[in-house]
Amino acid sequence: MQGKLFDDNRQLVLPRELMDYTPGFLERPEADTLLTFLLHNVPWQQTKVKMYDKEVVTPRLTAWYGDRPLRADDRREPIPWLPELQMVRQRIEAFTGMAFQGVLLNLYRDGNDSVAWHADKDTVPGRKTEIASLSLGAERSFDFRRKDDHTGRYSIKLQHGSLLLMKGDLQLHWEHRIAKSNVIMGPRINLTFRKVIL
Ligand SMILES: O=C(O)CCC(=O)C(=O)O
Ligand SMILES: [Fe+2]
Repeated sequence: MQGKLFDDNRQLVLPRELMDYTPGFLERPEADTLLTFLLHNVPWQQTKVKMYDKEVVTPRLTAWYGDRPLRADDRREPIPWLPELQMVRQRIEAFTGMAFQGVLLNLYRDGNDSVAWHADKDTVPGRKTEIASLSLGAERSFDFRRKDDHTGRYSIKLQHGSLLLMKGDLQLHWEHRIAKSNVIMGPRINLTFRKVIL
């Protein structure tokens, strides 16, 4: 990464070539309505992933809506788009000028749900993956660090109704996570709009 991550007041400055954060992308009433709707109308599933030799269940619930499978190695059938998700997709496409073919939904039921350090893989090698990530519900910390240097770790809070656009070399050189939290909190839904290239 070029440039500094902190300004003179030690405030974190997001590297704009990697991340764009827009608080209040959805206004509060809209975000509230969408959160309630998705909590009750999405067929949430807890999937299994292979870790070393063991199968473990993911510590959150997910659902994949889209035109095609998420990745060649993901056997999950896409769920046909809901009008409510199409509407958000159009808003995000108009705002970012980018096209997305699917959305992976994550439900963090409480502070005990999480996603471990990872970079998002749904890309063709050499291409820059763009992911638009809309957050609803409980505010969680989004941590990120360089793949080759784990000494520096940075964190931003993802607010209800906010949009985080991940772009550039972020998935290539950085990884991110949502850590577990001891704070008592309600559910959070995160919508990651993705490009699906086959
Ligand atoms: O919940 C989030 O904000 C991040 C989710 C994520 O990293 C992913 O779905 O790949
Ligand atoms: Fe991710």
